Amino acid sequence: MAVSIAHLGPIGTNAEAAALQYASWLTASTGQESLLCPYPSIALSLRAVAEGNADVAVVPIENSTEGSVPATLDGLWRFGNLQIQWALILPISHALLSQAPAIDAIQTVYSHPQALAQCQGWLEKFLPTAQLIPTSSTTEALQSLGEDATSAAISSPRAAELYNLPVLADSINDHPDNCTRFWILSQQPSPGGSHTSLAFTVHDLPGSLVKPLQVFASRGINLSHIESRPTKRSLGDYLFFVDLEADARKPDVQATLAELAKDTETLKVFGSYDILPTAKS
Ligand SMILES: O=C(O)C(=O)C[C@]1(C(=O)O)C=C[C@@H](O)C=C1
Repeated sequence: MAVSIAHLGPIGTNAEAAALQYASWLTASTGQESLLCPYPSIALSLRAVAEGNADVAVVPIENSTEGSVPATLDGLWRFGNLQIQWALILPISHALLSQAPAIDAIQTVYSHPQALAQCQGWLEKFLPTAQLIPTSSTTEALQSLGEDATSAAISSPRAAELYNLPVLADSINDHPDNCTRFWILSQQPSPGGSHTSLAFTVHDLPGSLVKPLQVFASRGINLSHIESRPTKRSLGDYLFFVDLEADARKPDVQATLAELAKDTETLKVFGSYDILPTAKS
């Protein structure tokens, strides 16, 4: 049976591009066919897998310009039963799609908040008075862009082809090396690999964050990322997401995680995984 892959829709999103890369890798390496399933939000793609309605979710976790994607971090913590199978890094190129005759005719620009932020400098320079309207994905507004000659959307060149829309300006992202890291998640145990991701809360006491960090330092485990998110229990109460350059299948890493469990209030380990080789790498 085909593997169902949940991703942020509608068709043409960057998340769908990442899901397509994963699907072709899956077919090439295991012979498995897949079925792409677009969802209206990142949270709903995660929920689909957490509740068993899809096999796998492909979700953005971090962008090189804008940093972490909060919906992914929050969903991962909330559902608690999702494990990371792979990471996948995609270059992200944004274009301005519109039926407008020229850029100066545009009064409104639609896109996902992450994409608007990744093009902030370009928008300030070329469309300083345009109204910026956040949408649930880079392709949500494309269907209704139609013949409107005063609106535009920031989306990918691939989406321009899929929706048959003209590209008024391309490569409008402020940083040419703009890229996004995606995670491929499922309810299956993670396969193991060179990266481990986890999150924890600590008791509200002085120095309570030092102890967990000391556990990694004393065992020589390198942290590649740390991020805090509100627990949503009360103001000023945080949980901490940490990426380690280590494989939790190794006994010394297992011992570190056991020690960490003692120095934290709640600890969730999302698994160990490698970076999926993509078409260009
Ligand atoms: O809207 C899309 O196309 C998405 O896939 C979402 C998303 C994100 O949330 O980070 C993915 C990659 C880009 O960084 C911009 C938007």
